[in-house]
Amino acid sequence: MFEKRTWIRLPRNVVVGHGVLGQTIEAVSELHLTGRPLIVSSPTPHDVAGKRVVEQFEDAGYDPSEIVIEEASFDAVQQVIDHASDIDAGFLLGVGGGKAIDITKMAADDLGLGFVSVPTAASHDGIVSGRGSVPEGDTRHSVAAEPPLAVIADTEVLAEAPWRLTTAGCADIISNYTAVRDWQLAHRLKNVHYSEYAGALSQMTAEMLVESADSIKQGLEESSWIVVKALVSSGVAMSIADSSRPASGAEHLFSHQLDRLVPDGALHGHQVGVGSIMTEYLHSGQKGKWKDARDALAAIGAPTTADGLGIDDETVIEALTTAHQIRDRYTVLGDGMSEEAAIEAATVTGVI
Ligand SMILES: NC(=O)C1=CN([C@@H]2O[C@H](COP(=O)(O)OP(=O)(O)OC[C@H]3O[C@@H](n4cnc5c(N)ncnc54)[C@H](OP(=O)(O)O)[C@@H]3O)[C@@H](O)[C@H]2O)C=CC1
Ligand SMILES: O=C(CO)COP(=O)(O)O
Ligand SMILES: [Zn+2]
Repeated sequence: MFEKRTWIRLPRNVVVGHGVLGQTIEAVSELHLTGRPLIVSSPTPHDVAGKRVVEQFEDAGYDPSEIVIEEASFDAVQQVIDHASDIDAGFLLGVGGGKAIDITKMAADDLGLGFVSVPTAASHDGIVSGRGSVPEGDTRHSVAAEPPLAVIADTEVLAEAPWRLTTAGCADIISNYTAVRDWQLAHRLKNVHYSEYAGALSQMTAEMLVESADSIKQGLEESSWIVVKALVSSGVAMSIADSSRPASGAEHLFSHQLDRLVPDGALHGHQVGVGSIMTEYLHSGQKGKWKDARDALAAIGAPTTADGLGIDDETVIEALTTAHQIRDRYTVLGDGMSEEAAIEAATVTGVI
C-alpha cells in the first residue's frame, strides 16, 4: 500500500515591490483574519516600518497594539505571548530583521495565531520559512515554528537598510550550495531523507543569485528585489523539505557555534558565507569550488575572512572543530575536525 504523505505549509500572499508596505491592509484582509492585530518589531524596524503598519491598521478601523522587543531571547518571546494574551490579539505581524520575525513566529506558534512577516532587511532567508531561532542557551539552530500566512517585503524599505544587511542575505543564499551538498552527503551516508525538489530549488536559487551578482549594487533598489526574491525562494525550499536542510549545512553549524563563542559577533549571513568557503573546501578539496564561493561573496561585498567578520583566528578554529556538536545533523564535518585539519582548511582558503 502507498503510504507516503507530505504537508507543505506556504504563505498565501507574497507581496514584494516598491511601496508595498502601503498595501498591508489589502494583503492581510485577504487572509480573513479576525480580532486585534499585534505588531511586533525591534527598535530600528519600528521606526522605519512598524509605526506605519500600526497607523494603517488604525486608519482601517482595526484596534492594533504594538510591542517593541530589544533582543532575541526566550524572555522576548514570552513578553510577546503575554502581551498578545493581555490584549486578546487575533493575529501577529513581525516587522523587522531575523530577530523580530523569528520571535513573532515562535510566539504565534505558541499562541496558535496567524502570523504575517514584514521584513525590513533582506538579511536572511527566514522571512518565509516555518522555522524560528532564538540564539539563547545551547540551542542556536532553528526549530519548527509558525510559517507566515503572508509576506510583505517593501523593496523601498529594504533598499534603505544598511547595505551590509543585504550582503548578509546574499551570503545566506550563497551558502545554499554547501548546504545542499551536505544534505546529499547525509542522504548517501546516513540515509537521511532528501527532497529532490527542495534541493534543486535551493541550489537553483543560489545559482540565479550568483548569476545576478553584477546587478546587486549598493544604492540600487533592484538589488533588494533580486535578493528578496531569492530569500523567498530559499524559504519555500525549506517549507517543501519541512526542514532547514536545503539552506543549512555545516556552514550554518559553524555560524551557530560562532554565535555561542562570540555573542553579538558578525551578521548571521556573513558568518555562514565564510563558513561555506571552508566547507566547500572540505567537500571538494584544494582544486575544488571553494574559490567560486569566495569570489561570489567578494563580488557582492560580503566578508570572506575571519578579519572581515571581526573574529579572531583562534575562535574560527575553535568553532570549526566543535561545530558538529551543535545539533544532530550529519554534514561534511562528520564526527568533528581535528585542530590541524581545521587550521589547514582555514589557511588554504585564506579565511585566516
Ligand atoms: N528562521 C529561519 O529560517 C532563519 C533565521 N535566521 C535568524 O535571523 C537572525 C539574523 O537576522 P538579522 O536580520 O541579521 O538580525 P537582526 O534582526 O538582529 O537585524 C540585524 C540588525 O539590523 C537592524 N535592522 C533591521 N532592519 C533595519 C533597517 N531597515 N534599517 C536599519 N537597521 C535595520 C536591526 O536593528 P534592531 O537592533 O533595532 O533590531 C539589527 O541591529 C539570526 O538570529 C538567525 O538565526 C536566519 C536565517 C534563517
Ligand atoms: O539560517 C537558516 C537557513 O538559512 C536556518 O538554519 P538553521 O536551522 O541551521 O538555524
Ligand atoms: Zn541562514
